Amino acid sequence: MNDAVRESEIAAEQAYLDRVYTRLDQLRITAAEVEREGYSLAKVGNFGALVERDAMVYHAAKRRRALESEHDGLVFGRLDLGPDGRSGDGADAASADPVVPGGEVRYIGRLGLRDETYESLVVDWRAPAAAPFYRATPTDRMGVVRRRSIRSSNEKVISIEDDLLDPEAAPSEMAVIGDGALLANLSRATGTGMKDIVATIQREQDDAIRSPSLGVTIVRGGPGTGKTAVALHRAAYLLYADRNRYESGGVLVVGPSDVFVGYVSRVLPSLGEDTASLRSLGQLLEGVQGSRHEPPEVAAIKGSLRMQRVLSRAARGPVPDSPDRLRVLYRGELLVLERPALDDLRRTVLNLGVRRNAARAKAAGHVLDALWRQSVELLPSGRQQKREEFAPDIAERPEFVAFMRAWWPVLRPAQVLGWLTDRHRVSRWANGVLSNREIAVLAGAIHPDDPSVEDVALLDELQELLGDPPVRKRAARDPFQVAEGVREVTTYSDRMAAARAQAVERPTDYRDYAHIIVDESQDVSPMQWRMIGRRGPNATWTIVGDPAQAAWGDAAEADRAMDGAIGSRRRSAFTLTTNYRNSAEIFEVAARVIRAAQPDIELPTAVRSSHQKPVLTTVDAPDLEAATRAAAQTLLDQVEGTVGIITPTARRDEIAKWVDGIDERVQTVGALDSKGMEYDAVLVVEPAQIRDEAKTGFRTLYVALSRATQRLTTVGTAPF
Ligand SMILES: Nc1ncnc2c1ncn2[C@@H]1O[C@H](COP(=O)(O)OP(=O)(O)OP(=O)(O)O)[C@@H](O)[C@H]1O
Repeated sequence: MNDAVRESEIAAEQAYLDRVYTRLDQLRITAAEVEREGYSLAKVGNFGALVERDAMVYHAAKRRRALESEHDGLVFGRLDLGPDGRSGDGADAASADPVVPGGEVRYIGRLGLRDETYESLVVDWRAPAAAPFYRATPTDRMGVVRRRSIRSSNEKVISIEDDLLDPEAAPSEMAVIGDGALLANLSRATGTGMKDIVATIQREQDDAIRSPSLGVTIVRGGPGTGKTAVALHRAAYLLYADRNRYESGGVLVVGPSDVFVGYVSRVLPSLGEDTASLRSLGQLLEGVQGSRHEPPEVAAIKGSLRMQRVLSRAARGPVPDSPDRLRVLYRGELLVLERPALDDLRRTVLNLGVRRNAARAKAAGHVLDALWRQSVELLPSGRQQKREEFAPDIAERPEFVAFMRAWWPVLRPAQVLGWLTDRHRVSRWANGVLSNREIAVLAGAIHPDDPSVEDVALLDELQELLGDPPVRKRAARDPFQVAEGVREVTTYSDRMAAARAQAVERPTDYRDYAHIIVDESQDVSPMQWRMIGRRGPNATWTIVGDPAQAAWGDAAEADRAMDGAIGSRRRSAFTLTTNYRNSAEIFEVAARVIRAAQPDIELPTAVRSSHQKPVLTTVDAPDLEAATRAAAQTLLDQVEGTVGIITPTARRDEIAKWVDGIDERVQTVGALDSKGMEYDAVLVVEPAQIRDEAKTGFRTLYVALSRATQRLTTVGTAPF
């Protein structure tokens, strides 16, 4: 392909892009005008006009934000369709001359745009008319003759890459440029965050992204097969395909760690979606932040379904050190409730099915009942009172109020978790559930002021068991009050922000998402499945993972818990088979580790060769620190992008100090936190230790070794 042809094709696409950007500017101006017009409607003052104004301002502002955020790389694809691929009504055909006689040209982009005469300029990538861009293959062409990927930056076309799907239908003047878009895209360096793959989604990925939203979509695939990318693009697709349902109900994306959430957090905004909630497993419970991981033995206990029994007993038990008797002097008689009677009352109240914190008034009522019955037995009939008179009299006494506060206080989840620091209590609650060793380990691993990721699921379970205390109803919120406080709303942008916040506002502990996407699902422990399940009693689901990367030891127990969370909804399963991340040389090293444990495992195919062999080194223990620093420096010199240093989980902080300040392109993570991450170069420190850290350590090592796109080095004091 000569350069002149390439240049002239680029120039033609540039001319089209110029039209698109001119139109985009016009639309942005119009959207801003509509917002302003909406504001002026407020002056009319009647209620209907105000509602109309809100809707107008909200939609116009949303459209304007989309138009602004989708600016770069707005158009990334073009389809040249033959006569058999034309849409019947031509609604999606661009007003560009077809190269294929009788055919149609269609441009694909991050959002849909039409020109003044309502002709299509760009088709939204999620629209059915864009599907052939992702799904057409030489054997199933879907009417596509040539598929073109257009790469641009700052409104300038940089390169184009073509796939010719139907050579016979291509007229002789049709130019075909490049080696295909995918490989060109994969060879580029990684930035600090994940890129969206919207321009090069592959067919098997597209099947999962566009699968119907009903029920549960399960996506499996080995390292680097694009599971995370698929999960995020699916969130964007669902919001497009059924915006009413998913924007109002909400889409929750759950990832394994804070590092991971930081890594992928730009993808959805880059796709024009900022309404999905992205949370790590340590961030799911409002007001709690769990960042550190427990050592494997503790994680195995805290994640097990058996904790449900232990916590339920704790949450129903007597408050430690609470009074074990109530004494009230009434009309000269001493009324006394001893421990056994109080325990009976507590059980009776909890058996009513009301949660503990919501049952305080009921509990007080039962205690008063019991006291009153005693008074009736003890006092001569002339001095007895009716229940209605007796109760208020006693209920207001300071000793009764003080007793209730101590005997039935409002309990916070962290407080009840804190009770588990006492081994004797844990022995009682875990009797017949945990072994003696497990009891000792658990009691030694409770630090309520510094919750771990694993603790968050326990706190959430306790929150569910204890419930919220009854609250007084808050006055309805004034929609024109700005979120942070009582500020008079005067400016146009204040009004816009208020209207927008109202339209998508959800309580911070929202628990009824319309769709939940779980990434790295193989690592979700049973207790974490329960926590996630509570956020979507009516949700549809997308569950993405790779069993071969699982750190959770008891797969059957985790499956049971997952079944409990998603219920009996219909499931459809997809498998991804190509590893787009690793070079073939790097994946070979990772594959060797997993095959040693699971010889029959089916692994994805790595499509790219970097011709760079991984460097695997063994050093003496005293030299490890210097060798780590030297290897990190070499990798920094070799790649332009990020360098990940992956350590045994327990040694992360120690090893991070060795390379402190070396370069801001370096990120040091414990092996468990490397899940889902990707770096241009990876240095795995002490691989044998990562493998031996836990029963499932070989899987964690497999994860660590499959994080690099270009270079992999290992340094350790033992071979692996
Ligand atoms: N169709 C595609 N076009 C371009 N890049 C792709 C495509 N699919 C995946 N990739 C890239 O491959 C890399 C791996 O993708 P991703 O992280 O989603 O894989 P994964 O299956 O979640 O991996 P793991 O299980 O190892 O965490 C990412 O850099 C992603 O951008």
